[in-house]
Amino acid sequence: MERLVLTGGTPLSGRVRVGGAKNAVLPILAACLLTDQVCQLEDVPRLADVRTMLMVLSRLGTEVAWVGHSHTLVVKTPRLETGEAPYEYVRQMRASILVMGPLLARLGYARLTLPGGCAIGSRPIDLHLKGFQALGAEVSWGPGQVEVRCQRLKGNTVYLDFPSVGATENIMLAATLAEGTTIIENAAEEPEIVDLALFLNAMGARISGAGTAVIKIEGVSKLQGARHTVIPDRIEAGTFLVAGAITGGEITVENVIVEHIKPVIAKLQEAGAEITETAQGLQLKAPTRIKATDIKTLPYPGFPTDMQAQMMAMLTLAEGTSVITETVFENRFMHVDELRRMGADIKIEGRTAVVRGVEQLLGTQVKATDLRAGAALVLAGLAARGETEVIHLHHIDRGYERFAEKLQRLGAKINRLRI
Ligand SMILES: CC(=O)N[C@H]1[C@@H](OP(=O)(O)OP(=O)(O)OC[C@H]2O[C@@H](n3ccc(=O)[nH]c3=O)[C@H](O)[C@@H]2O)O[C@H](CO)[C@@H](O)[C@@H]1O
Ligand SMILES: C=C(OP(=O)(O)O)C(=O)O
Repeated sequence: MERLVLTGGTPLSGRVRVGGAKNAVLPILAACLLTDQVCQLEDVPRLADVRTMLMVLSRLGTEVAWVGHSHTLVVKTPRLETGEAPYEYVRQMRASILVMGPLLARLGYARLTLPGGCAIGSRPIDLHLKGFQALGAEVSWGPGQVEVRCQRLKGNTVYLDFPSVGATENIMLAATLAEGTTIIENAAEEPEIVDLALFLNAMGARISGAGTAVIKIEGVSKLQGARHTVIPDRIEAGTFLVAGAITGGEITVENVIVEHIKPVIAKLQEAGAEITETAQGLQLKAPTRIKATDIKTLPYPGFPTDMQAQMMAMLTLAEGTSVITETVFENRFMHVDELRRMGADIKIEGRTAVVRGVEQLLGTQVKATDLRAGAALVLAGLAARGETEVIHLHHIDRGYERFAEKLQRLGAKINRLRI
């Protein structure tokens, strides 16, 4: 087992480059299943989740090759060998559910063992299935598994009860090869949806409206290979900005699409940080003391749930009381107990956390319970007095490439050690 050992108290300074977005590349990799031709992806982050997705694709018949040690990935699926995604990977990563749409569209069936709940909530897939059914698929259930089947999908209008990111992506993926036109209403508007649509259109799909609540997909009979550069990871960018703010530092985050992280910038500014857009990237200058601010997570363009834990870590040290409301996932406060162990004063009332700022956090042993909870604990450790040890790093590795090294280069006293 590995652990991160941090000594808090050093203000971070310097520049850090953000990689390609995990949540953009995972659906894009699923999209590669829709063609038998070569797809080349640039700025693919080398993350555990990407490796898991590549294992899933390999089992389905994809040939995968990284170009040297770069972030360029070449994939080709001459033939789909099976419509069954292996449980050993599906249970590790919920996004593997995104192969369902492409398998259904290209092969006519997909069978998946259900990933089940995870730390942040139960995460059902009813909206994905509702979408496939609207396109003519038959859904059948076995013990712990679901199968979707259809000869040729037919375009239809699908209204999503909630703008689910994954359901929007899965339906979009399936509808590209359907007969006729599909309209997704109340679609998710996240930047990762736009990136997926750009890639699919480069493959020959006919998608319009991505990034708005109504997406139109005119089905085509075949898709070809394409080349695409993945958008920068807005959550990694936000995490580093918080790292700068929580340590009283001054840093520049490179490779950021400012538009994508406006809600995070707005909250950091409310907390007293000075943020300037420069030619190099986003420059953050921390305030002398963080100010309390309220946060409510919402679908894009609202405040991202994937930044809630990191912001909470920062607000534990604010002057005053902050109220954080989580509306996207029902159980995304797993970091609270661990932050409390570091001296944070947080009360949970249903979906709301009341965070009373304290003067100081104290380093201790903590464990990552999920990806962003893990990031939040590292951030807290960077600001805490004394030594913090974070364990269960596999959660952090899902979504941050060389996290400790990048923080080290900003001056953080952090080391990854084997226990
Ligand atoms: C790989 C990826 O891109 N992951 C992101 C994606 O997850 P994911 O695509 O799983 O998130 P969704 O937008 O689908 O989920 C949002 C909410 O809708 C519910 N829901 C979803 C589908 C469904 O069929 N039924 C249902 O009830 C979920 O339980 C959750 O409460 O968007 C989330 C919300 O921005 C982010 O936190 C995740 O980082
Ligand atoms: C919740 C997240 O990812 P996933 O949907 O892959 O679990 C995340 O990136 O914070």
